Amino acid sequence: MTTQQRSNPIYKYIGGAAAAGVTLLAAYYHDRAIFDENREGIKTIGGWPLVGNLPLLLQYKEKMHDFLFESFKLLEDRTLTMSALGIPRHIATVNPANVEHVLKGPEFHGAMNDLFGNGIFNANGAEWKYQRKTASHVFNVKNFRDQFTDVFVQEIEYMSEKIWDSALEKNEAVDFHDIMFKFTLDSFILLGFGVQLNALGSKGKVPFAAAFDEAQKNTFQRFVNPIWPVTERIQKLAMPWKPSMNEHLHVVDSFAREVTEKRREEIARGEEKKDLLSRFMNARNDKGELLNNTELRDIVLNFVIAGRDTTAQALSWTFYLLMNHPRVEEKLMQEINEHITDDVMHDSPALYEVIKNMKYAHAVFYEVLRLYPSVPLNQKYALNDDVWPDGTEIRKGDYILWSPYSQGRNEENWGPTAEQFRPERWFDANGELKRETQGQWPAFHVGPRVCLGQHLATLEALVAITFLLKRYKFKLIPGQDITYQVSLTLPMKNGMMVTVEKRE
Ligand code: HEM
Repeated sequence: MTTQQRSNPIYKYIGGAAAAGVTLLAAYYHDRAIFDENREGIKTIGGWPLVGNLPLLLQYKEKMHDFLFESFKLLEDRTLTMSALGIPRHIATVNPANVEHVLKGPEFHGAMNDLFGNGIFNANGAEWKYQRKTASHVFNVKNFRDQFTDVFVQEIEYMSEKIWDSALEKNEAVDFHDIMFKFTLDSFILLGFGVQLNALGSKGKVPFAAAFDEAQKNTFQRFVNPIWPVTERIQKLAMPWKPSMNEHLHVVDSFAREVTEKRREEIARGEEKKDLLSRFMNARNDKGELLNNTELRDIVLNFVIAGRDTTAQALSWTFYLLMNHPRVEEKLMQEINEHITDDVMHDSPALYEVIKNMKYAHAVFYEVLRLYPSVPLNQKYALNDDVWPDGTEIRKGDYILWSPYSQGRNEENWGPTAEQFRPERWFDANGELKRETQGQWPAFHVGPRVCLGQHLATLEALVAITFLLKRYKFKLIPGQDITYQVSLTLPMKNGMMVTVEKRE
């Protein structure tokens, strides 16, 4: 603006009116984002004029789960609301009755990404029902006992030899978190597609694993970034050498297609195969037709996506907590030594039966998922007005947020020891293992879309925990910053370096 313009009374008038307007708006929206309505009866953290909680959310974006947990504590309530400029109003709850109410209601999953295709995560209505039913036939006790346990044992033997025995011999520190990701990828690819990927045996990343990891990362970015088509185009221009999402998907799809074509030939020759892909080849879709290659790819890959990261993270947090709680580790060792003999370790169906009855090991795993749920935060969109069990009034269009991470640490839910790692809380007065209601412990979700793989994940985790603890003693290298990375799941941000000793 020139000096002449500045002294013009019209400009002065406009400037003054604008300033007065902003001041009035700031006075009206003194604690919340502009144009956001107040919500009577729901506690809120006071925000800044016009931008609401946006500065706080940005400040704590790397510690989002703890920020939420502390907010519930501060407000002394289990339901709260936040208002932040640019983000639709959210109502967050850690009240088990609310969580159960919300998640038992109708559920519609929006299309996440090309990586998921038309698999169960993106499916709704009849298509979802059919996929869920077909999968539940495959996830039966007989298959768990006679086949799945053996897949996990095979991979643990491979991991022991390639990683832990070698680290022992060379006295080398290892990133435990990274190894768990390789272990669960290898085991779910073997279980799902019936092929050995050997991520555990490779120094760098095998091409499928690299493409799969990048495609998953990209899926998360697309989930949190509404303008992803623009961002991805800019990235392509700025870094043309970096493979795009489509190129990653091509690697993943080619792998699935090649394995599927080969498997069809093997089955046609009369070979008997037990992986999920082969089992689904006999299944029919909702129109009564045999599944085509794309349908098979989507179904099997959805299981790999669902199970791989979640189980790897749960295993990593389990060992982190055990290394920091020698009392619990010792008690678990007693149970392992009582139940897991050399004979059992070489007889998978017997191992399955033994592990099923290891109560303390189950309690440890549930307790880990209470404090470090692999899906720490989740949200839904209210399709209609509603009233929650705690009286909170929900309006159509509200975003509902529930946080298994905050819920598990909340004292009103779990008593004064809520923040402590105490597997004993999972036993009743008669020493029997008690399973909490889904609302109280939503680690595996609640209601009709409850995790389809919860028993498989528990089996894989307990086989890995018992075998690894029986053979090795892990020690955390001191001075590391072990923390989570904010993501759709709960990975360790900086990994977890450990040393290993042979267990006497
Ligand atoms: C510790 C490990 C695991 C945890 C904590 C976990 C947790 C969850 C959660 C919270 C959901 C609901 C997600 C949502 O709808 O927003 C879910 C869904 C699902 N999970 Fe898991 N999961 C684990 C392992 C597995 C494994 C090993 C498999 C299978 C191989 C699996 C298969 C599925 C499937 C298919 C669904 C979608 C179910 C549906 O929409 O009907 N999960 N899981």
